[in-house]
Amino acid sequence: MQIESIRQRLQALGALPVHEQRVLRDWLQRRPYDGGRRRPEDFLPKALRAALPQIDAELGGLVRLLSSHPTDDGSARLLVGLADGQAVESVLLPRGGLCVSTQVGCAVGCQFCMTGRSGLIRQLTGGEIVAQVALARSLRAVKKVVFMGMGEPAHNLDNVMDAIDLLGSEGNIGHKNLVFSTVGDARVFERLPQGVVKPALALSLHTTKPELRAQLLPRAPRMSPVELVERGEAYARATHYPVQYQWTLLEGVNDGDDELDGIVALLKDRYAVLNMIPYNSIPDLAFRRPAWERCREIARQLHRRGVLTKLRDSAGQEVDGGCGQLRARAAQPRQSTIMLQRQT
Ligand SMILES: C[S@@+](CC[C@H](N)C(=O)[O-])C[C@H]1O[C@@H](n2cnc3c(N)ncnc32)[C@H](O)[C@@H]1O
Ligand code: SF4
Repeated sequence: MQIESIRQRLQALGALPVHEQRVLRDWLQRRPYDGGRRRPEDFLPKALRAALPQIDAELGGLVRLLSSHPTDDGSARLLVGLADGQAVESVLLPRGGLCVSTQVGCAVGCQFCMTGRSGLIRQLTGGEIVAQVALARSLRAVKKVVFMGMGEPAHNLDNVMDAIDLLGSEGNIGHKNLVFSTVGDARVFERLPQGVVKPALALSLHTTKPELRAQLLPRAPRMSPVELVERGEAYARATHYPVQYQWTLLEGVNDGDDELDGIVALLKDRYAVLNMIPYNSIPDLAFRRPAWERCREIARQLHRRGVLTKLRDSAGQEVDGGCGQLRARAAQPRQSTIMLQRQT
């Protein structure tokens, strides 16, 4: 269900903007419809009141929890079922964060990403994107939402922008606590600055070499790393919030000293943070994560050379860590008994 369709349904039942706000807030902030200072009978139009149980059931049916896989670091991977039988992943992150999916599958086909292997299966609706937040809030508080789960947000831009608008208003999430993660796309740089809610931006860079990037991210728009950083910098300056550059560390591919020199040339003195994320292994793929000591050395060197660098282990990686693996396993019933096996 699109967010606009939800609004139209409420309007058809006599809802004014203030009533719409109330219903959407109650849904996204997990408040009971009959709670709050103003009782529904004193406030909402009669037709809307009568339809509330049905609307509640429809919104509640957009997504459902299929399984939850907590890890030692305080995060949990959630396998989330959609009404048509498809499934996506959300991740509860430490400190009130939530990672949500925007597509089932992805067309970009990054060579190291499980989600990219299936191609695009379908777009998530705006309703399904925000419903992941409502579902997560039934489990614990959510103060930050990162669009870093399955899918490329730039390829589902209208629905993701609708979701961002709703989460940044009725969802009560600070604008800078909404993080739009993308491989980079001209449409993103045009649309994001126009939104009422301007999210923080994460750009998945992975290498400073245009030819290597074209190999690793075969169907990403052909924007060079230099152009990506120029456009990212302009957005960061306009929003007064640093861009996060994402770098999946692959041994022998993008962890060499030549890349470190390239990073310094590209990112030194930029309004940016570089997140280095060691690769999560995926069965059948030949990539390897560098030794942890090498990862630390990379982060230390970059820091010393003037690039604000954070070394991160992606949350929930103990359980079918690479995003999309949980879903892939669930789609293979014969293997489901090893769903909780730890990765090496
Ligand atoms: C799954 S993508 C979703 C958002 C968007 N499509 C993007 O690429 O930025 C989020 C991040 O996960 C990273 N990622 C994907 N597969 C990974 C893996 N096997 N190990 C570590 N990071 C991975 C990507 O590089 C990207 O920075
Ligand atoms: S890393 Fe992002 S863009 Fe690349 S295939 Fe995975 S989800 Fe798609």
